[in-house]
Amino acid sequence: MVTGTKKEDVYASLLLTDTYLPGALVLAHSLRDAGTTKKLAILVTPDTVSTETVYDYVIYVDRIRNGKPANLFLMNRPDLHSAFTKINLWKQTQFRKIVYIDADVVAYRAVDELFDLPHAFSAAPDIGWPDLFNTGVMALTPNMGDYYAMMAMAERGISFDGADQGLLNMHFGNTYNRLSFTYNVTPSAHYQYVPAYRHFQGSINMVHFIGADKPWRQGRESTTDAGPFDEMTGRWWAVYDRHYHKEAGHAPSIVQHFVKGEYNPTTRYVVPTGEPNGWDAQRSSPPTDSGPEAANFPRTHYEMSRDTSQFQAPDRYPSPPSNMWYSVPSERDQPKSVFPWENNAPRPTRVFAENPLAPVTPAPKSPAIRTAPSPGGTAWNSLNQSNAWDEIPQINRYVDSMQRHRRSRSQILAASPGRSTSGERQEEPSEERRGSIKLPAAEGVPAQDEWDPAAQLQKLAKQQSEVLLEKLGASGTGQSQESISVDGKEIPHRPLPFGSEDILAEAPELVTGQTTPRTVESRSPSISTTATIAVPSYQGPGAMFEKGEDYLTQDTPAQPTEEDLDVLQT
Ligand SMILES: O=c1ccn([C@@H]2O[C@H](COP(=O)(O)OP(=O)(O)O[C@H]3O[C@H](CO)[C@@H](O)[C@H](O)[C@H]3O)[C@@H](O)[C@H]2O)c(=O)[nH]1
Ligand SMILES: [Mn+2]
Repeated sequence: MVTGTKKEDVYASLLLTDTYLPGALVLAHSLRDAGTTKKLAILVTPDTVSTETVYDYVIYVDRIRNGKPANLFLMNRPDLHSAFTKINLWKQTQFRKIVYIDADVVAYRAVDELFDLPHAFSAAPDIGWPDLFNTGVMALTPNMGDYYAMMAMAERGISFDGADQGLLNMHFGNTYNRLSFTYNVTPSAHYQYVPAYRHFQGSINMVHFIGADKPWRQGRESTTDAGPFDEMTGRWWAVYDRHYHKEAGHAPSIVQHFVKGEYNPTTRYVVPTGEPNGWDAQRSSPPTDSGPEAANFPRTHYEMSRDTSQFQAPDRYPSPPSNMWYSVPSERDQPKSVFPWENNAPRPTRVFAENPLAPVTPAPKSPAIRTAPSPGGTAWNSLNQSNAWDEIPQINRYVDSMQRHRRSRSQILAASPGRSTSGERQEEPSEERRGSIKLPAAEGVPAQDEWDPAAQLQKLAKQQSEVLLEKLGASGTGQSQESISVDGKEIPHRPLPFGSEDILAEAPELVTGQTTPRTVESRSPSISTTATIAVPSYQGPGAMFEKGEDYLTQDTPAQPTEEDLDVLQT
């Protein structure tokens, strides 16, 4: 094919499957019939069977399959999984220039002038996105640079449509020479621009039947009404009929096989005379002299060997290949580390005790408070009598205002009606109440300034313990220092738990963050000495609770009752 130093020009097409054979043959004939002076080549993948010899060169190439065909489904053309095979064109450096034409193209005339283009790569606009070029017709100069670059893309599946058109447009970008649309007219059944077609139809060079519906798949009956699309499809059928019409007699059956409406098995067998339309399966049983069904299918016949001579072993068998070996990795070969922490692993810091019963070292007591030992030295006094909320300012303010309120009320009672002594405006009693306020001093009630609440509380506590002791003594059982008994049941004297005689209390974590250790004392110093009276616990916000302070306005939701659950579950 290469003569001397001068490289040849060639038209090339591609055949990936037999199903495109009618297209490839019609294309070749259309160029030949139009009088091309150039040779025709077809790239064929080895698994494609072609008995046709219309092409001058049949070049077997490797199929290039897209391993990532997801984008093909975007255009509903999964059948184009091997369209990357087109890249093999750039490897055909035995040719000077190639005018590549898809197998679904019919040439109206020979376009030999494309071989005279000075550009390395030319293509016509795509009708779906005219800034792109269509890869059905291309004039290209084979070279290994483009080939390797595009092969690298193909191996990675780089193509926005999953096929060659996406890949080639990504590779060449805008660096292509734009051909006239007349070299690659792509009609559709819904063609709209009839005026343009009418105006330019005389200059059409080639028509390309893009999409899944090819003329040979549709059958000639699909084109009935006149219009641009049918006219162009008609041109394809004209070439087909010129070379392969069944009545032409020389049609290879394989071509007809892939053309809808052309393949008719009954034509191969005797049709009874007098029945011009052949056997009608809807009206009569099969003719008695007809062949069996599927008799025209290719048959392969294998025969048993009839050789009766004994098997003779050859003198020597070929030695196994010497350049095939596998190096067993040595055991010391560690797999290469992948992650940084494989080499720079931090030392583990968490430690587990081997013996779970081992004594635990006491944690340092940070802001611990030693309870002030009371002079009496009883265990009770050593207990922490403060509350966690004693230092919360809101609570203290609440207590203060409560006391102030009480004080002012008693002042109203004591002083003359109207203004309080402090001059602050207080709750003014009504006229009726004013009368009732003037009460005589109650008998036995000490004056306000004589009243010492701490002393009174101590007295009360003493009374209470005396009552208890009396009650215990009345039961009559041996009352000793060790144990006492109530109602016949002995109450043993119980020492405080070991270690609690000298108990250390943790300072409460205060909201204010105050960590100053403080000795446990009640607010009133006089009470702290008695230590038998518990400081009343805080009861929550009351009437005097300050405005703006947060407190719960709703109860914590209770667990749903059984009944509630029944309702929720239905
Ligand atoms: O089963 C197949 C499929 C494709 N081909 C060959 O591959 C070419 C491209 O397939 P085709 O069906 O013609 O694709 P189009 O419908 O024309 O779709 C567009 O998109 C394709 C994928 O990008 C490009 O190859 C086309 O040039 C472009 O017109 C065909 O012409 C044939 O040469 C086969 O031989 N057998
Ligand atoms: Mn095509």
